[in-house]
Amino acid sequence: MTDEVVLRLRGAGMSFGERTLWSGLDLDVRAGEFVAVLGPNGAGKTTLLKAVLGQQDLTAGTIEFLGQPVHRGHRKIGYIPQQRLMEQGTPLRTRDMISLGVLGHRFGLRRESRDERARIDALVDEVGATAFATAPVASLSGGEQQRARVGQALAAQPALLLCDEPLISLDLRHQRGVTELIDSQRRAMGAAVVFVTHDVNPILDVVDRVVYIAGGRFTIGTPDEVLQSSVLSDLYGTPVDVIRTMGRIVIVGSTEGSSAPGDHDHAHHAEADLDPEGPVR
Ligand SMILES: Nc1ncnc2c1ncn2[C@@H]1O[C@H](COP(=O)(O)OP(=O)(O)OP(=O)(O)O)[C@@H](O)[C@H]1O
Repeated sequence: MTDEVVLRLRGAGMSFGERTLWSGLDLDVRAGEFVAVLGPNGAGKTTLLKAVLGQQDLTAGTIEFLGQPVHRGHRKIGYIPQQRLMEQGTPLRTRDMISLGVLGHRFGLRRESRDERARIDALVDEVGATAFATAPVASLSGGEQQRARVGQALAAQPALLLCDEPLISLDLRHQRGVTELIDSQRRAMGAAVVFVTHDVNPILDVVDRVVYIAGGRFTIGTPDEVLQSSVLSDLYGTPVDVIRTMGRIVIVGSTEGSSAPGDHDHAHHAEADLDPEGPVR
């Protein structure tokens, strides 16, 4: 990590009508820093990424990327969107998807240079897509499509990498692989990473700081500072237990009928003991 501030939020706020997702958010993300954004469904994590991407205007405050106000379509901001499957029939092949990241608007206009070809091949390999490099992306499984998307986002060598639940639908081996890939990108290139996730466990070893958003409020600090029963109970305004077991962190509402954190639709995390916000009651 260096002292260079890649992303700077000052007094940032986002409200929809009466509802405030977050307000008064001050955050500097430095080159090479890995920041996880945690919180229950609907807390405003994706909206935070959209604000940084210039796709959603703040209702208060400012966001700067490399000292300039953010705007849409910045080439040096990489984005791995929340998973959505590509429509069947879309002919784009896996390797093309990654080439798009390397070549940008030059894609299809000229042949790849030798360096570019080597870089694209290396990325195809690194995301474990060699076996399906020439297959249409739309024909791949959800996890395979996700890996192609990660390759595309890394290809542009972004100064800031925004990841929205990039590990969803990946098996454990590929969760680890993608995490290592993102981690090595920030170490080698000094990319700043903002990583939205429901489960901090797969990235615990690489996270520098956590922004935990819940109920219109947030708290920021190292994982050890934030992921504590007292801190999260305070944030949620109701008792929450942070349990550390076998190297994993599990966050649970600790009282019968508690409104947090399992109250927020975590149906996909039915295995409560594997769920950082699972409804163990
Ligand atoms: N443009 C908009 N207009 C009105 N409400 C919006 C808009 N965008 C988002 N919201 C609302 O803001 C809330 C936060 O949405 P967001 O997608 O940021 O949550 P999240 O923390 O990413 O949740 P999840 O974990 O479920 O992905 C949601 O209730 C959503 O309906």
